[in-house]
Amino acid sequence: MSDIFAQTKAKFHLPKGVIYLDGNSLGPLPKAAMGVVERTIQDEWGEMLITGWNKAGWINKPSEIGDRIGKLIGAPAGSVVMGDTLSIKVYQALASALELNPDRKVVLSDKGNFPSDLYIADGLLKSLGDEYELRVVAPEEVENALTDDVAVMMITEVDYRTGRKHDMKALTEKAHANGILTIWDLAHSAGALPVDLAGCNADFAVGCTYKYLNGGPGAPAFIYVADKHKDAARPALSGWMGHEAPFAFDLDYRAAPGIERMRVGTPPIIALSVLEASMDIWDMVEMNAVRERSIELCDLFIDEVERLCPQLQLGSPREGKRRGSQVSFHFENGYAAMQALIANGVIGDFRAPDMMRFGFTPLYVDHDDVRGAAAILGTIINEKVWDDPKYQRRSKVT
Ligand SMILES: Cc1ncc(COP(=O)(O)O)c(C=O)c1O
Ligand SMILES: Nc1c(O)cccc1C(=O)C[C@H](N)C(=O)O
Repeated sequence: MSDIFAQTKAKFHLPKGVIYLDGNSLGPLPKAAMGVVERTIQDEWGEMLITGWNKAGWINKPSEIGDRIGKLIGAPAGSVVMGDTLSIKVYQALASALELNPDRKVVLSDKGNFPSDLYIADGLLKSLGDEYELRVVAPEEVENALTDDVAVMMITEVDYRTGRKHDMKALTEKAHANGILTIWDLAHSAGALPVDLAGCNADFAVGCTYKYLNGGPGAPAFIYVADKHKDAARPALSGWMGHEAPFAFDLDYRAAPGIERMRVGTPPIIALSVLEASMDIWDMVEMNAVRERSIELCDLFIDEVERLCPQLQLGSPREGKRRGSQVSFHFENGYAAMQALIANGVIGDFRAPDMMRFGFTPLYVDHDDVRGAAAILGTIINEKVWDDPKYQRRSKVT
């Protein structure tokens, strides 16, 4: 095992006897987070009370942490800010982008997008009026659908179910050539693979921090706005924290210069402190090394599963560079098989209708984990362990 990844693995709390292959949905707890949260609560909130906004620098945390995340996604300092949920950031980016392209009324997305993004777009377009259209095509048709009536292309780079990865540079280039602005949802990219927002000339990007960035359940989202739009984009969610002078308490709204205008309300300081602990681990590694290792782990898992369980059908691209950091297999009894797998210490998840999904996160998953998980999966499938009524019962969250 490469030394640096042994060191990063030691920085996470992983329950004994568990192989965790669901960091693409919720990353594990960085051990240091407990101390950081305790300090934030006791030393800052406890001792400083409201003076913590200045004394502990709480007010600047959304931009400071945004800059740290920016380093992982090819975004220059001052172009990323934290806050709210990803669904809200999708709304904000889309509303701003549409206003920057006012003569066109079509939003293009694809069927591989996460439903929340499509729901948010649908809701926003209904508020804007009947002339707006949400056009949703098959992922492989996006390129040809970049026609000159489209205002904004809004897609998720890595498909949450299959792991299929879009070509950000090529699609952004073609979109721009046709007068279209781009919004990239990086939920399954940030911390999963190298992203070069500035190099690709992306207009807007959004993402969450509870997956590969290990910020914990409900951790705040981020938004990126390209330099060229930063002072022009009007934040549709024009809350006081995005005002140029929040503490002047003026009754009229004037957007802050730059990325700060994308802030909405009071930032979640305790949640942001967890992210600081997590970003300290990210500082230890190079994204290209993470990517190389992630492809290695995914390839090994595919080889092992195909050898042990020929009944399962690969649902992800076979070629590493066409995937994110996850692998899915189709299996008609996938839900029950996943429940049986979890009961036997391997945590992945299930996505309807039949996908068993596994995330590979080099910061804390190694080759032994991959071999171990595949062996347990082999037993579950070949001995039909899943064929037990207790594994059929559906929970609210799958
Ligand atoms: C691609 C994508 N977009 C949006 C969301 C919604 O994020 P949130 O629940 O944080 O609003 C998720 C995950 O839940 C996602 O995977
Ligand atoms: N955000 C989630 C949650 O609050 C509960 C359970 C799962 C999630 C997820 O993030 C799901 C995830 N976006 C997915 O790719 O399926």
